[in-house]
Amino acid sequence: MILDDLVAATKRRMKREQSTISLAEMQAKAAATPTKDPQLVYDRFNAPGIHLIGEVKKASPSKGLIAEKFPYLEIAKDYDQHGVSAISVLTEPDYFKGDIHYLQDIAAAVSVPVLRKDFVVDPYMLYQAKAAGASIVLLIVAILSDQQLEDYFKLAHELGLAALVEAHDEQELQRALDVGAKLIGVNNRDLRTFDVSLNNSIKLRKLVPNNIAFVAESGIHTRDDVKVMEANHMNGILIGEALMTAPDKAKKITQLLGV
Ligand SMILES: O=P(O)(O)OC[C@@H](O)[C@@H](O)c1c[nH]c2ccccc12
Repeated sequence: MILDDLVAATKRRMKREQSTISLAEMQAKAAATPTKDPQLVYDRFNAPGIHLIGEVKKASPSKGLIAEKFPYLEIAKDYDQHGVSAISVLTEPDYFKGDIHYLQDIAAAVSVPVLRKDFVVDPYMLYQAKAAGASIVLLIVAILSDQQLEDYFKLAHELGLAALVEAHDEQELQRALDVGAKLIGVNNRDLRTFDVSLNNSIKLRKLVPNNIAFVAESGIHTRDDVKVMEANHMNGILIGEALMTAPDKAKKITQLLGV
């Protein structure tokens, strides 16, 4: 199963990375980076309207290579200047061709909060995220035990990082709610089968109180898709492929948001 492979690869990567920069060193780097207030991120998504998270993603296991040319910093600046509320940056190298340095460069250059999109299975990754200038980390319920979810959620907040807690089904959603998530993402793509259905986030939105911000993730391509998301009370939408493959990103954002 792809998720198991991703988790295994991430654990190996963390072993490698910690042999270059130790946990203690990474903690020191994180401590030397200004601490933000995660509540600002939560407030941003609770403000009226639908908030777009634009994703910077070169490749994915479901689509293969998405962007042959990958001027990641230009793409992020383009997003920043044309109305996104946050920018998601893939930092997973083996399957998504991501890099933590992309995030570091982008966070230094844009005004909106930046999300570390990776398969967090080690607290080291949270210190790394903070040290790189991230404001938000993704926590995927499916790959964490209850204890890990609780620990990483707490640690994220201690570091000034907001957590986007990702669920895919009702059971995972309950675990996200139980940990106290304030920003919940529901992936329309099943990471086990790659099947995409916008109905997944629509169905699960109904189970989450309106004061908890809810982001529909994946498979959103058109203005009509966005209208459906708006009608179903999403606070946010996370869009990767449709933006990455659009030659004119500013125009695509404008079209998607209908502004
Ligand atoms: O490119 P799309 O279909 O617009 O999807 C973006 C984003 O939702 C997707 O990249 C994603 C959602 N959750 C994830 C978890 C890990 C890796 C990737 C993802």
